[in-house]
Amino acid sequence: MSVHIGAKPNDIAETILLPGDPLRAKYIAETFLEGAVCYNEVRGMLGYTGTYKGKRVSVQGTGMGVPSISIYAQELMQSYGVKNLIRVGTCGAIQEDIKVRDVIIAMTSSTDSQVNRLRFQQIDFAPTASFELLHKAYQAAVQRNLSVKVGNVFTSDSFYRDSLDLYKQLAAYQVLAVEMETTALYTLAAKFKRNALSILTVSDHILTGEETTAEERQTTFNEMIEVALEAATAQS
Ligand SMILES: O=P(O)(O)O[C@H]1O[C@H](CO)[C@@H](O)[C@H]1O
Ligand SMILES: O=c1cc[nH]c(=O)[nH]1
Repeated sequence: MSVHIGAKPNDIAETILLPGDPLRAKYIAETFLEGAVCYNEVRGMLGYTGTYKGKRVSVQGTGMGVPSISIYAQELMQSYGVKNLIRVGTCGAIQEDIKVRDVIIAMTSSTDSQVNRLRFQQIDFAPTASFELLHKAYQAAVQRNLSVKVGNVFTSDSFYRDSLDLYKQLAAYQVLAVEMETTALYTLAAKFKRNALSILTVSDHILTGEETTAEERQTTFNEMIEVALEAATAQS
C-alpha cells in the first residue's frame, strides 16, 4: 500500500476515474462498473475496481482541492502505475452562454494556487490535458448530443469568495468555469508522463446564481460519467 491508499499492487486498473467526493466514487462503481470491488477505505476516501464493457477501470475519490488530489494522483501513478486519469467533477460556470447541466472539458487550467510557482521557480507553467483523452471525450459527448464546451478552467484554492471581480475578469478572458483540482492533476500527469483529463458538469452558475436540483445533477452527472468511461475504454 501507499501512504494514503490501502490497495495491493495490482488492485488498481491502469485507467481511473477521479471524482472529488468519495461517495460519488461508490455511486459510480455500483452504477456503472461490473464486479466492482472496494480496494481503499483509508480516511474514507473510497476506491473501487471493476469492468466497463469488459475493460478494467477503477474509480477513486480525491477529496477537494489541490493538496488533496495531489496526494491521490501522485500515489496512483507512483505506487500503482496508473496511466490514464480522468477527473469527473462539478464546477461553477462563469460564461453567460454556459448553463447549469452543461459539460465542460478542460483543455488547460489557470490557478490561484501557488503550487506550480513553488515547483517551477516562480514561472507560470501551463497545465494541459491529454489531447488523446480530450479528443475521445469530446467525440463521445458530441455523439450523445450533449451541450459540451472545451477550454480553460480556473482551479481555485477557495470555494467561498469575497468578491466576483476576478471571476468577471477571467470570464472576459474566455475562462469557462471554476473548480478546485485540475491544475494539480494535469501538472502531476506531466511529471509522471501519464494522460490526464478533467470532465466537469456545471452544478451552478457563479454570476447568475442558477443551480441544478439534486435530481437533475444526477441525470447530467450520469452523462458525464458515460463520456468519461467511453474515453477511458477507447484509450489504448
Ligand atoms: O465535485 P467535485 O469533484 O468535488 O469538484 C468540485 O466540488 C468541490 C467543491 O464543492 C471541489 O472539489 C470542486 O472542484
Ligand atoms: O469549485 C466549485 C465547484 C462548483 N461551484 C463553484 O463555485 N466552485
